[in-house]
Amino acid sequence: MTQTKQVLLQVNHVSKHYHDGEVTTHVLKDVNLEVYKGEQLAIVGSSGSGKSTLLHLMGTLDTPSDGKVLLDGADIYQLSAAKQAKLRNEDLGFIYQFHHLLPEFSAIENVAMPAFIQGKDKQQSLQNAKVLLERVGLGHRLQHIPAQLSGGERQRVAIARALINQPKLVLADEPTGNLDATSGETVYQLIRELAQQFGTAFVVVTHDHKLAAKMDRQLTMKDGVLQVAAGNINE
Ligand SMILES: Nc1ncnc2c1ncn2[C@@H]1O[C@H](COP(=O)(O)OP(=O)(O)OP(=O)(O)O)[C@@H](O)[C@H]1O
Repeated sequence: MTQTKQVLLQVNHVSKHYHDGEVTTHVLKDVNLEVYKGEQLAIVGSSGSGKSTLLHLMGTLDTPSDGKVLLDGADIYQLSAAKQAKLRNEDLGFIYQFHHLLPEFSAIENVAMPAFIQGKDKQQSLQNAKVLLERVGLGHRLQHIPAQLSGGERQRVAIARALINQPKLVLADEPTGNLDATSGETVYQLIRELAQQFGTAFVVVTHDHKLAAKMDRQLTMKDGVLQVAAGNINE
């Protein structure tokens, strides 16, 4: 990145462990990370290394055993449950491998749902959802429910939904996990274009090394320790 980097999210000395009787499992070990506004960051690493746990901790979906996570300088784990819910709805977007779309609602309603929850005008929200779905190439599938969509189409609905409230940060867990190479490339193009258009930062956990290599930065998780990978293109 050529412009001055502005820190959006800070992970400060975060550890996560589980106790089960006499056994303690150390899943994250003193992780430190800064995510910059508008950047695309990939986190790679072998299965069980702690990637998803870190992603959850960045999004208030878990609680650190030690350390802090700051969004715009505010400790997200010091917020009340209601304020955390507001933050998840307004400042964060989530994309999961299995989408978590609401099965009984149409594509356009699924995308508009976070805006409805925020109390935004219904017609305006549906209009915004329509524009986003057109943007991801699904203008012809607005009224289809998830069961009437392909896996890649559902993934694109989930991406549109993650962006409806113009979040500061999108947290994506294996966004190309179930997609073929072409659909995976489409997902990447969307992340790139939408990051540029909305200034959204993306943190993407992935086993897809082709996707990871295209991001601004790539970090590797190994046994709960976050390492800087070789070949970062913009540092
Ligand atoms: N409740 C728990 N108790 C004990 N260990 C746990 C618990 N939850 C998760 N773990 C362990 O934490 C480790 C990290 O899990 P995580 O899902 O973060 O890995 P990951 O790097 O995302 O893996 P994958 O690529 O397979 O999704 C795993 O070894 C898992 O067994």
